[in-house]
Amino acid sequence: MFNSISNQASRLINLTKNRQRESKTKLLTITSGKGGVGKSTFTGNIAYLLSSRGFKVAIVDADIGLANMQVLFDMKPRYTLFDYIEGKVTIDEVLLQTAYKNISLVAGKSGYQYSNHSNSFVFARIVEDIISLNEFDVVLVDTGAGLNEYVKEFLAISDNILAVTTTDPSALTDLYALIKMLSKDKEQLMLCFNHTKNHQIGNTISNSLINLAKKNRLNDNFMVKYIGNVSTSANISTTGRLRKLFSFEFKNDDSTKELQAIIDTLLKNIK
Ligand SMILES: Nc1ncnc2c1ncn2[C@@H]1O[C@H](COP(=O)(O)OP(=O)(O)OP(=O)(O)O)[C@@H](O)[C@H]1O
Repeated sequence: MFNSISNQASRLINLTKNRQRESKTKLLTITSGKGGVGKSTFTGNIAYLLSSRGFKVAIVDADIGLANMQVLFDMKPRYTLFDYIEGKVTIDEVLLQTAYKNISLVAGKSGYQYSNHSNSFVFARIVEDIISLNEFDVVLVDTGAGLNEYVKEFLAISDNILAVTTTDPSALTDLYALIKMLSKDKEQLMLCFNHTKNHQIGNTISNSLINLAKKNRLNDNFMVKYIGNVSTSANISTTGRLRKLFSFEFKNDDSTKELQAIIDTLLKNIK
């Protein structure tokens, strides 16, 4: 899977795994094959719901397509992930306190030219550095959509990967490409559906993907674990537009309850 990443990045993968064993901080990487499926909305709201359960959370916005997290948290970041990677600021300076208690954000930057810098820097190093602080309970990494080398870097260092998808055929095709890649050297992928009417639909589609993986003889030891769905909700799109978190504004909304159920399962599965 990661043949193409540098030796430097491979060393980082091992180092990050050791750090995770030593630190209280759990790493969860949230990804999607296709763009626009709700990955950033999930990341921001999972962060809030975890913080409301008493966890201290850091979010790393590793999306260089559209760095949405600062919009969702209504922030104008002074520094971004890339200022840290380029050595301009310290880890404390790049971890920005959000308006929500116990949530810090490392902001991303839209349109960063990864390929111009990919030989000089290992971007995922920031995750290892946050884990080493031993200050947060959870680090959530929001990767960009797709499977480019930059996204692969952040997937490579994580044993806890959550994919967000819709039931749209193109989203499912991209998801299967992700499953195929991860099955080579990961143990599991957690999967949740956005914009689906009920839990059963997600379950049925997950089972079809698992059967397809079996038919295509993907690694038997790799598990796809369906952990829940969120329905389409006007409250989600409205709060997103207003730069607010739906789970904070609408604590008793069905979609908040659906996301709470996802977090219950997530916490049981996270390593
Ligand atoms: N369940 C939902 N119901 C209604 N609107 C939603 C839902 N989930 C997400 N949205 C809206 O869909 C839009 C896209 O969501 P979001 O930005 O989270 O997607 P993304 O996968 O992170 O996109 P990108 O690939 O651009 O980073 C946003 O306007 C968001 O408010």
